[in-house]
Amino acid sequence: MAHQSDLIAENIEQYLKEHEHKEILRFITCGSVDDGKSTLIGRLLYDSKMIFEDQLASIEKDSKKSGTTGDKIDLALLVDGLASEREQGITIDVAYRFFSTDKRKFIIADTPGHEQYTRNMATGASTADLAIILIDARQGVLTQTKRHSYIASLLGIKNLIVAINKMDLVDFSQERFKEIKKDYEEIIPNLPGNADINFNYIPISALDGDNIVSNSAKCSWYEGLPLMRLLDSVEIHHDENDDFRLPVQYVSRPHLNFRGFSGTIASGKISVGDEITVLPSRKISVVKSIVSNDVKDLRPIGKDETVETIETAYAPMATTITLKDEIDISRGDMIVKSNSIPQVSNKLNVMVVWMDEKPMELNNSYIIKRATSVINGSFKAIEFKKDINSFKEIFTDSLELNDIAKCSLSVDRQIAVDSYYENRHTGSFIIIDRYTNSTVGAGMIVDAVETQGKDEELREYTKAEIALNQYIRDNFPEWGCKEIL
Ligand SMILES: Nc1nc2c(ncn2[C@@H]2O[C@H](COP(=O)(O)OP(=O)(O)OP(=O)(O)O)[C@@H](O)[C@H]2O)c(=O)[nH]1
Repeated sequence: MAHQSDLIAENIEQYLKEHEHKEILRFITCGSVDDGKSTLIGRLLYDSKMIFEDQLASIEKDSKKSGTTGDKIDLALLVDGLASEREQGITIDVAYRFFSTDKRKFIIADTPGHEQYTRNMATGASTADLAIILIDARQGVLTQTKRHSYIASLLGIKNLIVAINKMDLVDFSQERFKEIKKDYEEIIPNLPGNADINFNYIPISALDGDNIVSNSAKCSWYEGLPLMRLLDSVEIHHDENDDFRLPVQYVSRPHLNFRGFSGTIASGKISVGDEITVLPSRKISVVKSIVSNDVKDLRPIGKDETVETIETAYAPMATTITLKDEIDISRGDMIVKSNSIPQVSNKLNVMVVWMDEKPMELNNSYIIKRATSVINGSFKAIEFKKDINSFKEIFTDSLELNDIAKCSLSVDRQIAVDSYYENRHTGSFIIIDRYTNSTVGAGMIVDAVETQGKDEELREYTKAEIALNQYIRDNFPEWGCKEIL
């Protein structure tokens, strides 16, 4: 790879150390067909010198052969490798690409494919800090621009860079730039949560590299930062949620003297001695220890000296905690701190992005996977479906591929509920078809409808079922069987 820093040759250890501590910014690029998405990604990789020299030589040769970019290198060839993989039948929904500058490391979620664009984009955007919305300067704001901007803002992306590309084809006209910016500003009031979004507009030529690394002389009227410096400096809105949430992934019982609850901390921090509440049962206890090593490695007759403990654990650590009291906890439960208990409900208002050819049907039973909970659920009503081109709310009773709608969802057991806008990890879920086992949709929790204690829709268990449940819990605690009432 071309040298990106002299330090690599001079002092590799120092370089690695600096690199390790750089902040990471994740972003997606969105654009209609031919807006220049691949060229822009290629340009960012090229200008940040993240291209192997033999790769460069090969695309220089191919550029001359294909001749689509005159004597310039066709940087789109760098990322179009994906297309051939797709032709071979390898499904790649989202490819992640990396580059770095002196300040930050970047991960680009490259979301190819047009028919399934919403699906791919939703997948890439759900972890993104920023979206680059590409607009072809000749075409201006298109319906796709609105769709992409809507999805990006719906998914809670707080930084949108509107990159007006191919400025070389409109003579770097300030008038044209202003016109497109004005058209774009007109759609902003329709974007969810727009008051919290930071918008930046930048005129670029991905092909020639204008306003990418440095300000272009051809565009002296532009006073903002070039793209690379904007990416380096925009504020990253970290998940600022301090509420402790530990979705329990499994109950760890390596031997009789140890019972811990393992999972990846979704948000907040926890310390030994903190009072916790388990949801949905609302049982209370106190953290006895936090284990940092892999508890599966504990010796069979182990005692606590084999366990490495720490005082405090933070998101996004994978951890195991033990509690002072013997309480019933199983996979899918949520451990929270008693001073920040979320709502518990089995009825939720949600936004859904439907991703399947087969339409979503009301009252059909789907598998809902949220954090570590896997539960049955059905949609009871569609409040509205959003027409992303006109931003109008449409009334309907089924959802088609790529539809985005607000729905009410009932699940067959109570869960701890955080809104997606408060907690991206615990507030999002996927919808799985129980027969094909494929993911048919993604959802974001808007809010919960409180169902006071016992779930109205929970079925009544027979005495035999309760006895069987008791027997399993008494004799096979390692199965983590849930108590039924
Ligand atoms: N003149 C000019 N042409 C550009 C610019 N950026 C991209 N192009 C050209 O526009 C065409 C489409 O670019 P791509 O990068 O393949 O566009 P894309 O958005 O990735 O297209 P899809 O892969 O079909 O989604 C190519 O011929 C590029 O060379 C630019 O800034 N100026």
